[in-house]
Formats: sequence, C-alpha cells, structure tokens
Amino acid sequence: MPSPAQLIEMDAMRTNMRHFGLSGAAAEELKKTVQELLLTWQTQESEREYTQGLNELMALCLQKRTKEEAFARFKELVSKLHPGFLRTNGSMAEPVDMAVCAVFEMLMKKSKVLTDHLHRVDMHFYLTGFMPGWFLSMFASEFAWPASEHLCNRLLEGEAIDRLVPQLVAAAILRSATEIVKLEDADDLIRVLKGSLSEVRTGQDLEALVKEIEEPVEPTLPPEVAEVGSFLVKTVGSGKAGKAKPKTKRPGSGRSLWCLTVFFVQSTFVSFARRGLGLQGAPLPSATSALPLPKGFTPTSPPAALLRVHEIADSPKKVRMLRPAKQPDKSLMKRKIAATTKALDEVRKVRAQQRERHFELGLPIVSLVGYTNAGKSTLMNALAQQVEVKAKDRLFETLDPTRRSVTLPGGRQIMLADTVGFIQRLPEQLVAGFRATLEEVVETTLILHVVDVSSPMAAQQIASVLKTLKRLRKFKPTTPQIMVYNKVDRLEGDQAEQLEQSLSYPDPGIVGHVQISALKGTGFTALSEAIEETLMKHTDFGAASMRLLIPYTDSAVYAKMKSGDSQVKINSEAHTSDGYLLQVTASTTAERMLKSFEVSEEDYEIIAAM
Ligand SMILES: Nc1nc2c(ncn2[C@@H]2O[C@H](COP(=O)(O)OP(=O)(O)OP(=O)(O)O)[C@@H](O)[C@H]2O)c(=O)[nH]1
Ligand SMILES: [Mg+2]
Repeated sequence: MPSPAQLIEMDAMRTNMRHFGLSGAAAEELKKTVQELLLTWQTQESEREYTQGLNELMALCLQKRTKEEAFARFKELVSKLHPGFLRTNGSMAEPVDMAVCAVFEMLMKKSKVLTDHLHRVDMHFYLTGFMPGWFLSMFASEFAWPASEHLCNRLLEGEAIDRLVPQLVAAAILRSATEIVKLEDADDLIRVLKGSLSEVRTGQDLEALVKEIEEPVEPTLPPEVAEVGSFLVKTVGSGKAGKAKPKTKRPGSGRSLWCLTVFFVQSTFVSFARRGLGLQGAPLPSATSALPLPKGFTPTSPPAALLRVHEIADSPKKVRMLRPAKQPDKSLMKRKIAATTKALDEVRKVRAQQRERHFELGLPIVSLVGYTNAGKSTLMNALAQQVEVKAKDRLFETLDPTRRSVTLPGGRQIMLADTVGFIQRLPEQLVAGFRATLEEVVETTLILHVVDVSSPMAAQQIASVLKTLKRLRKFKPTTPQIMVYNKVDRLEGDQAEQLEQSLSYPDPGIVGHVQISALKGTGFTALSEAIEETLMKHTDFGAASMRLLIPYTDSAVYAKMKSGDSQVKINSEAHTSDGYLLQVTASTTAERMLKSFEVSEEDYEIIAAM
C-alpha cells in the first residue's frame, strides 16, 4: 500500500509536463508546486487521506463553465487549502502566484486533451475533463461489470461516449434507487451498484425504465423511485437515449442528467478511494466532504430522495464550504504536513538523482512502439531482466514502469521506453488521448517497431503504426527505426525466411530488421547489435572517438576494421613505422576491445609528425 507521499508523487508524475510545453527546470518547479498543492489538499481534512487529488481539484474547478469562473473557484480552493498560497485579501502571494497560475493552466490543459474531441457535450468542462478516462478505467475495473465491456465495444465502434456513460449509470441508479436511499455505508453502496450495473446492458434499458416511470398505469414502483425517475424523465428532455450522435449542439436539457450522474459517480468514487485505503465501511460522503452541486444542476430541484442519498447541501453557503464541519486539529495537520513533506523531499531527491544519472550518462531513449499485442511489454521486461535491477528496494525505482534503463550485452546503456499499443480505426474521440501518450515517441533517439509476425494482419498493422507515427506532431520521419519481428517461435518451416522479403518496408526511417522471440529470449544478441549499430551510425549517440596505434603484428585487428566492421568507422589513417595510426569512431563494444591500442592526442600528433 503506497504511502500518501508516494501517491502524491505518482499523481504529479501522471501529468506529463511536456504536454504543456514545459521541460527542465520549469517542469520540475511546476511539478513541485503540484505536489505541494496535493499535499495540502490531502492534509486539509484529516479524514480525507489521499484520494485522486488532482482529479478532485480539477473536477471542482471544471464544474464552472467558463475559464474565469473556474479560476475563481480554483483561487477559492487554493486559499482554503493553504493560507500561504494566497494573501488573505485574495490576491496572490508574490512567490507563488506564477506557480498557482501554472497549476491552474495545467489543470485546464489536462482537461483540454480530453475535451478537444468530446466537444458535443454541453457540460463538457465538468464532465469530459475527467469523466471518460476516469470512468472507464476506474469504475469499470472496480466493478466486474458486463456493461463496461459493452461500453468499450461501442466506443471502439465509434459511438460517442457522451451518449453512453450517463445512460448506463442512470439506468443503474434507477434500478437500485429504492435500495440506495436506505444505505448508510460505502460498502453497501458498492454492493448495490455492482448488482444493478451487472444487469444493465444497454442504453435502451434506460429508455425502458424511464417509460415505465413515465406511464405508471399501475404504480408498481415505490414512491422514491418514481420520484427519481420522473426527475430523470424531465431532465433527460430531448436527449433520446441510444440515438445517433446529434449533428448540432444538444440543447441544455440533457445537462442536468449529466450533472446528476457525474455527481453520483464522483461521490461513489470517493467511497472507492476510501475503501481502497482500508477505510472499509466508511460512511457515505457527508455534505461537507461531498462535492457541491454545480449551478447548472438546478433548473428543476433534485428530488428529496436524491438529496437524502448524498446529503447534498445546495445552499450557496455550503457550496463554498469545503472544510469539514469541525475545525481540523492544527497541530496534527502540522505534524502530518511535516512528515509528508519530509517523505516528499526524499522522493524528490531520489528522482533528481535518477534523472541526473540519466542525463549525465546521456542515455539514448529507445522507444518500443507497435500494434497492440505485438509483445512490447514482454520484450521490455525480458531486456530489463537481463541486467540486475540495481537499487531494487529504492524508493520509486519502479514507480515509472514505462521507462527503464537497460544495459545491452555490448555494454551500452540505453533508456528503454514502453508505449501504448496502436490499434486500427481508433475512434476520433480517443485519438487525442492516445496521441498525448505517444508524444513521448517524438523525443526518441531510436524506435524499435515491434511486430507480431504470427498475426495474419501483420502487414496491415505495420502500415497502421507507420501512419499513426507520421501523424504525430513534431515526429521526425528520419528517426531511425528498427523493425523487430517478434514471436518467430510461432512460425513454421521456411516462414521465417520468407518473412525477410514479405515485410520489407520502404520507409525513410527504417534502417534494418531483426527476428526475435521476446517470450523465448531468442534473437536478443542480434537485436542488441542492431541497436548499437544504429545508434552509432544514425544518431548523435554514436560512439567514442579514438586515436589508435595498431602495430603491424596485430594487423588482423586492422583487417577486421577494413572489412566493413559495423562497430568501427575509420575517419583517418596513416601507415607509420610503428604501425597503423588511426582516428576512429567506435561502438561501446569495440571501444572496450580497442582500448589497449589507444594513444593520447599528444602521442598521436607526435607519431603523425614523424
Ligand atoms: N509466442 C509468443 N508470444 C509472445 C511473444 N512475445 C509476446 N508474446 C505474447 O503476446 C501477448 C502480448 O504481449 P504484450 O507484451 O503484452 O504486448 P504489447 O505489445 O505490450 O501489447 P499492448 O500493451 O496492448 O500494446 C502476451 O500474451 C505475450 O505473452 C513471443 O515472442 N512469442
Ligand atoms: Mg504493453
């Protein structure tokens, strides 16, 4: 179970500063501020422990429809979180104002990545900023939920996410409303939701349910449910469930349903998080820790039943009140802050050391890209396991599992990066998110394009990956790319030889190919050599520049170099009375072998002048 400090670090790490055009010191500074903000967020309520701090903050800000409103809310929150962040009169305190603005900008941009392609939603600020990804990943994985699979499939078919999620959640709410109103405990809520969601299969369920409540010939439903139902009926308005995407912007009537479902889900997540933190059976979020309802929610007042469920306080006074009712124990908070700050400092130190190590070594970044299921992660793990994982028990050594420094058999150290798998026909709505993750590839020194050659679709998959790469902003088509034909253990007979011809791609970046089996560990030597050679020939990470004097008695060494040894490039040579006087660039492997022939610059000049 990670400590709050670790969780905060992870939360800050999840936000890739490069997406916001920040790198180096500026990014570090911003990250530090984010961490501090999250830290104060966490310590604000002694009961809060750590939940999805950044998401919570963002959700609270994004409820506001305009950026100005959102920023006002942000300032309000920040001033409550940490008196040091803002002056009492509400103006920014000098040393932190830039950083607070930056964090806000970051939150807004983080939401923008997702919202760009989801602009059809009325309340897109609040909802799409965190809903789709969060919902799908957290909610769906938390519940063994058949409807989530259905939802994913529909998404992949290109259906708009904004039509599906609320339908499913609303159907679940309707289905379990009677039970929910009686609940007092988070575990029970989860149990009830789980049960009802597992029955919900499509958005049509909602239509059926709504209809049932709309025309209660004989009122079969308990009054609370009918109340919730008719509220939903009113607020669903013109938004017909399960229909094709609207061409024009939907009228605001669907908004309240959105607010309702998101709010509901949000408060449920708080319970999840608590449960995850071992706060089993924690009471449902109370009025003070629950989120205030967004303003857009109140064209029609929510029914009493729902108010009871969440104990929502909709009065303006309470909307502003995010503190717990009782004042937090200041000395406890102080101690907590001190302890967590210390832990964070430690984390930062380790991070900085790691980064320094990487920068100092100037490690080339080698990215594994490829179609989903190609075997990227398997290869990553296999290569990383070949070296002893240093400082294993060190804090956060494996926190960032998508990047690992790996020493190739030849001695060269590289930074290996795993990326998200590509898929064909990526729905437009998801492209932005995927792209954001893939932007890392742009900074890569070398690409290992992993292909599952046992797939009959291999050729199409390669084409799709190449196309997606080219569409990435700032991608350099000249970035060298090695085709890594994986899973050759699955090939039969002469298939492996045929492969060489059938899968050659005339792409400017592709510099070579190797056949491997990531699972069985075959072909790794050839792969390492290919990486080494490519780095040397096609990148600035080339290699050591060396001055050599090879005596004629060792002319075999010289002959090997001349025969087109890919590990050594001769830049200049002279045949002197002492032997071959050479100036070469050598790979890491070759450098070690040639070390005994190396001469100093001074000696080189003297011998050359003789
Ligand atoms: N037979 C065989 N199976 C392999 C090989 N490499 C990977 N696999 C299997 O292929 C499946 C997918 O491997 P992953 O490493 O998860 O693939 P990935 O490219 O990371 O997939 P995404 O993360 O979805 O993009 C796993 O079941 C692996 O065990 C191989 O060389 N031979
Ligand atoms: Mg993977």
